[in-house]
Amino acid sequence: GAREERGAELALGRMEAPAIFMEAEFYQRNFDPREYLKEFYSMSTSREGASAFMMLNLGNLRKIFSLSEHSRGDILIDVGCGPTTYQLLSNHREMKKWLKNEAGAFHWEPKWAKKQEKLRKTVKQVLKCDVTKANPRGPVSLPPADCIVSTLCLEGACKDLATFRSALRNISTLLKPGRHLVMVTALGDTCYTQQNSNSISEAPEVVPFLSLCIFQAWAG
Ligand SMILES: C[S@@+](CC[C@H](N)C(=O)[O-])C[C@H]1O[C@@H](n2cnc3c(N)ncnc32)[C@H](O)[C@@H]1O
Repeated sequence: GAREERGAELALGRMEAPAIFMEAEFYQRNFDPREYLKEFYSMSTSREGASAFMMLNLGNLRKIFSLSEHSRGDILIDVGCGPTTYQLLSNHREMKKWLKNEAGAFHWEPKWAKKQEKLRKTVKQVLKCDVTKANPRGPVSLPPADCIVSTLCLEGACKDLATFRSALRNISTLLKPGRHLVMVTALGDTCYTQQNSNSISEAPEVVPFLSLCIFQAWAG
């Protein structure tokens, strides 16, 4: 996909994929929500790969949410929402800026204006969470979710398969029993990068595991 292409471009042109997985503190220091938005969500023609990747994700999310009654309900939790709003239409600061419609908030496509207004009214809370913790939401109590969506988060937050599996268990505690977790993930990436900052590693070990999960789901 687009991120894989960028990974290749990265390896060739700019930075090598990091040899070791960067831990959470590195992520927190180096993830720049504004740069991330510019790099991957500007929808500019110079970033065709990124736009195509987002359009593909949007199309798939729309299909999932329109097909499955199990993804309907009152409460949706977006885990690792970051600064993006496409999956709901968040990083806290960028999401909060956007929620308040503040000057300087990232400009999503004008044709989404109506949807954006609706979403501003729908989002109830933006909270810190850590998927590596048994209780990812910390001390805040939340009603159990009818659906969880998590896009491009776990592969960057988890250094290996064991952490990835436990993160899945951790976030599933936020979900009502029998309800669905909808994930968008980038199979095959080892890192992604933002302009003017270090590359952020992703866990390659996770790929065979996810491929197997997808295969099992496919095969029923
Ligand atoms: C690549 S961004 C994805 C943002 C957005 N969901 C998207 O689809 O573009 C990864 C997100 O995971 C979050 N993240 C990283 N480590 C995390 C952790 N341990 N627990 C929860 N979120 C984490 C980061 O803050 C960042 O917002």
